[in-house]
Amino acid sequence: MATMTSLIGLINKIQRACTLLGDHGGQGMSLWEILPSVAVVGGQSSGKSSVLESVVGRDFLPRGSGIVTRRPLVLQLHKTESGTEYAEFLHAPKKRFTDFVAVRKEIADETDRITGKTKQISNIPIHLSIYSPNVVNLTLIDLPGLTKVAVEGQSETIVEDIENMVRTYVEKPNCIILAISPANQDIATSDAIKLARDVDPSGERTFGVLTKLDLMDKGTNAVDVLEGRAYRLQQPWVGIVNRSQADINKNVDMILARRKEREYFETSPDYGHLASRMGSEYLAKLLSEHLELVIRQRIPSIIALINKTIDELNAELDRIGRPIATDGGAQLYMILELCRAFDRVFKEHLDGGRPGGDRIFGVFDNQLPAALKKLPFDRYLSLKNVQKVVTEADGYQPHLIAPEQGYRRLIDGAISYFKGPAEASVDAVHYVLKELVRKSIAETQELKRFPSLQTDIATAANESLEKFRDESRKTVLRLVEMESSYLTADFFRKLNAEPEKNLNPSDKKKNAEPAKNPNQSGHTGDRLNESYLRRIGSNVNAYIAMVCDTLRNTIPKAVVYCQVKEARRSLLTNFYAQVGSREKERLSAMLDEDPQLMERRIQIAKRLELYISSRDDIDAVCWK
Ligand SMILES: Nc1nc2c(ncn2[C@@H]2O[C@H](COP(=O)(O)OP(=O)(O)OP(=O)(O)O)[C@@H](O)[C@H]2O)c(=O)[nH]1
Repeated sequence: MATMTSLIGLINKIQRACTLLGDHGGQGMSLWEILPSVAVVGGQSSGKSSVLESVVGRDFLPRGSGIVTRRPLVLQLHKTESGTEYAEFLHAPKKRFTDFVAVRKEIADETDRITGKTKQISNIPIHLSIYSPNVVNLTLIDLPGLTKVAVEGQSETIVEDIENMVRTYVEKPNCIILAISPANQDIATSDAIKLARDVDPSGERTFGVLTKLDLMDKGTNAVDVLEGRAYRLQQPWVGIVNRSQADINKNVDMILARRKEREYFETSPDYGHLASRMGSEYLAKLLSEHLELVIRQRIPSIIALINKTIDELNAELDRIGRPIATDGGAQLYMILELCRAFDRVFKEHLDGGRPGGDRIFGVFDNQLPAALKKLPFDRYLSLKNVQKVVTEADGYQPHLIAPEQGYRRLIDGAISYFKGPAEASVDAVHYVLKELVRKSIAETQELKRFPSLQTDIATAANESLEKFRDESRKTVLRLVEMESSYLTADFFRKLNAEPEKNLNPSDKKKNAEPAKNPNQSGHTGDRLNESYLRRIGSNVNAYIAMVCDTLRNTIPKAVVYCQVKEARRSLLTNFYAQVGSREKERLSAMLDEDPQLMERRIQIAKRLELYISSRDDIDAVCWK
């Protein structure tokens, strides 16, 4: 018996937890749906409230005309050894009601709180626990009475709405139906029996209760019904005699009413032989025992559902991420871990494994050579410009042997053209890296839930990339300037040794006439002759081509060294240093999540907690 008692207590506990989580059926296969329960159904004035109060041994249900019960009332009865009776509502857990008049008022008020005063109905249950030495352990759900017509002020659909709500309860295969019918009415027309027959045709989970036996016409009795001949159910019928309206008006108390009911059956000529199986006290015991039995049978399937749900919830938590730690150290650790996860993805992009790094090679292999090829050296080294630069370089005194200053100016001028493609390579690689940062953030699974941290990492990484870009730009410009600062003398020595080598055939023909050493002064009268200028232009051009080859090779080296290697090595180094010195509040802010996701996680965590503790409770009870 001890186990039995704890079984109902266990289900009560799980039911209360379900309501706290907002689980009261209608959402598919929930825990609530699978828990065994006893639902009280009956037509209006069939005596539902009277039966419930009689089972409890207390007046506590709201009375009045029309539809009084407008929300399901989950009534959990807990037998105590001794002491005063009291009631507690789940919606007001701190308050103990010892005055049952106040309980009645609270049920009415709480009904109105959800439904308004509009007499609407709601399927959100009110949970009431009653602790008393005069009850048996039992959970009953009181449902609105089935009606046939809507009264003044109620919506047209109320009749249908009530039936639908009652149906959602009694349809569950784990619901025990307490079908209340008045004896002074033909059983075939009973609303309760009609509904029960619909959802439980074999009658295996329906308990028939016949009220108002004392109000039957003289000379008639309900023995046919009570002995199961009029309407066959697999569970026994129970006859009840509640207080009449007159008794209620006279404030006949429940204990006295129970005694009178017992006397009625014991002394009744019609029902005397059934007396031990009649009355509200017997009904309470019968239901309690049956409920225990059903719970015991259902435990394996409840555990199976709980286990399945725990697995599903865990899988979902894994998907959306586990809850975040609250202490600063753990948060810092988490932030650094997330940064590292990002860094790993970023490196995969650079090193291969993920696409994108190859675009950097593309800059060096296509963009840079193409830009170098487009440099306007043809125009710069045109005869006219060569003449202009050389003449300007000579100043008031024309050069005597070779135009040394002119060469230097021409070469300097040409080299400065390389700055453009050098800087463009730096920028192109910068944009590739920036894009890789963006992609890597989007692809870092672990970061998905932290939009604030994503922004922080993007900002920090881009700041670093800017810095690398500045450094890289300085370096490549320096490479170009270095080419100007010291020319390769060897190149010109070789040129002097092989004077004709760099001339193209057409130049040779034109130059055939003067036949002097073309590197020597080409003054004819007061102007430089054409072949002499052409010669200078072509020499400079050859030198520039050599510089161009060098830079085509060295610019990529500088860019990779300053930007790519640096990004790979220390993209977030500054960020780590900043984060390390941040206050706890700022760390929490960095781990701000999408609020919807957070809400969802809280919901899952609560549900998980309920399911795990329910499983523990069931285990504890079953092993006792
Ligand atoms: N004499 C007698 N009167 C009863 C019996 N059962 C209920 N009544 C009376 O019938 C009336 C309706 O009873 P309730 O218990 O309020 O019936 P209900 O089904 O809860 O009614 P609603 O909540 O209005 O749907 C009350 O006046 C009760 O006193 C009974 O067994 N004998």
